[in-house]
Amino acid sequence: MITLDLVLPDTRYPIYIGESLYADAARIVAHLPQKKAAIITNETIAPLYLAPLQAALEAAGVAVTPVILPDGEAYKTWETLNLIFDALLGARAERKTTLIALGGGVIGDMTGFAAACYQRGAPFIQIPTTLLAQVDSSVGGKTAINHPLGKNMIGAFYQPRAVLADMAVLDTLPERELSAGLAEVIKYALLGDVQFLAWLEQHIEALRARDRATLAEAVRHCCQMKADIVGEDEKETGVRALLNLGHTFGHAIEAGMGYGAWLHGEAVAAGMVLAAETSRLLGWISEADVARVTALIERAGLPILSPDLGVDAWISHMGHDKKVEEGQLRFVLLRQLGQAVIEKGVPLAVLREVLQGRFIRRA
Ligand SMILES: NC(=O)c1ccc[n+]([C@@H]2O[C@H](COP(=O)([O-])OP(=O)(O)OC[C@H]3O[C@@H](n4cnc5c(N)ncnc54)[C@H](O)[C@@H]3O)[C@@H](O)[C@H]2O)c1
Ligand SMILES: O=C(O)C(=O)C[C@@H](O)[C@H](O)[C@H](O)COP(=O)(O)O
Ligand SMILES: [Zn+2]
Repeated sequence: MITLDLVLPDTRYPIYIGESLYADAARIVAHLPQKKAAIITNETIAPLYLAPLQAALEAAGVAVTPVILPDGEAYKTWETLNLIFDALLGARAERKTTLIALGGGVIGDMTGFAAACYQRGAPFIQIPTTLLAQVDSSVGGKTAINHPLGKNMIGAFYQPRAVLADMAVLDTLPERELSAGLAEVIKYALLGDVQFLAWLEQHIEALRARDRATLAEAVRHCCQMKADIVGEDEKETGVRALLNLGHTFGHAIEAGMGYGAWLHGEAVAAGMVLAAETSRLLGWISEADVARVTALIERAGLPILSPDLGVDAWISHMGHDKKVEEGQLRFVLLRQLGQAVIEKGVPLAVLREVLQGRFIRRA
C-alpha cells in the first residue's frame, strides 16, 4: 500500500492507494471522531460494495446509516442533496457523524458538499470507486452540485479526512467509465509532466486492460501531482486553475448536451483537443504536438471530436466558467506539451476558428 499526504496550512490528510482498502474498518475508524457514520452511495454501487463496508464498520462498533441515491450526473442536484439531508436528520446524525462517500465523482462531490453544509460542517471520507474519482475528484476538496446553466456552480471547498483508493473495485467499472478516468490522467501529463506523457504512451494498453500495478502507479502519480498543486493553492487563486485544462470547453459540452449525455471524462478529452488546437493556432505548439495529443486520447478510447453546439452557444456556456474574470473568458492552454498556462487574451477570431474547425463533429 502507498500513502501520500495532502498538506494544507491548517490541515493534512492521507491518501491511501492499494487493495483490500475500501472496507478496511480499522483504517476508516481511525479517522472517525465518533462511532457514527452515514455511507452515501448510489443504486449501482450499493449492490456491489455497500454490504461489506457496512458490515465491517458495524463489526467495529460503528452505527451506520446507508443512504442510497439515484445514479447519474443528471442527479447531481439540489433535490438529491436534500435526500442526503433528509436521511441524516431522520437518523439523528450529529455534527461529528462522518459522511462516507462510496462511489465515483458524482457521489464524492455531492457527499462533500452535504458534509460542508450539514450542521455547518461534518467530517467526511472519500472512498472513490471510479478511476476518475481515484485520480482526481476524491482529492483536493472541490465539492459541488450542478445548475442547469453551469457545471459545479454551487459548492464549497471542503476537505475530506482521508481518501481510500482501492484498485480492486475498478474490476467492475464499465469500460466507458474507465476511459473517462483516463481523460483526467492524460490531463495531468499534458498540464505538467511530459515524462508522464511518454509513460502513458507506453502503458495505455496496460491501463485499459486494468493491470493493477500499472493502474496503481497512475493513481499514485496523479494524486501526488494533485496533492502538490492543491497544497500550494487550495482555493484556486493561481496554479490550481491548471487542473481545469480541457474543462472550459468540456463543461460547455456537458451543460450544452444535457448532463449525462457526455461523461465528464469524455467532455474533458474532447475539450483538451480544443485547448490543444487553440494553443496551435496561437503558435505555441506544433501540428505534431496536436497529433500526439489526439493519438493518445483515441488510444484511451475517448472522443477527439466535440459536438457542434454553434459558436454562440459555446461562448454562452463558457461564459459561466468559474475562471471568468470581469466578464473575460480565461482558458488553460498549452505553452508546450507538459506545460499549461492560463490565458485570458484568446482573440475571438481564433476561438471562432476552433469552434467551427476540424475538431467539431459535423452532422
Ligand atoms: N471534485 C473534483 O475535483 C472533481 C474532479 C473531476 C471530476 N469531478 C466530477 O466527478 C463527476 C464524474 O465522476 P465519475 O466519472 O466518477 O462518474 P460517476 O460518479 O457518475 O460514476 C460513473 C458510473 O460508474 C458507476 N460506478 C462507480 N463505481 C463503480 C464500480 N466500481 N463498479 C461499477 N460501476 C461503478 C457509477 O454508479 C456511475 O454509473 C463529475 O460530476 C465531475 O464534475 C469532480
Ligand atoms: O481539482 C480541481 O481543481 C479541478 O479542476 C479538477 C477537475 O478535474 C474537476 O472536474 C473540477 O470539478 C472542475 O473544477 P470547476 O471548478 O471548474 O468545477
Ligand atoms: Zn474534471
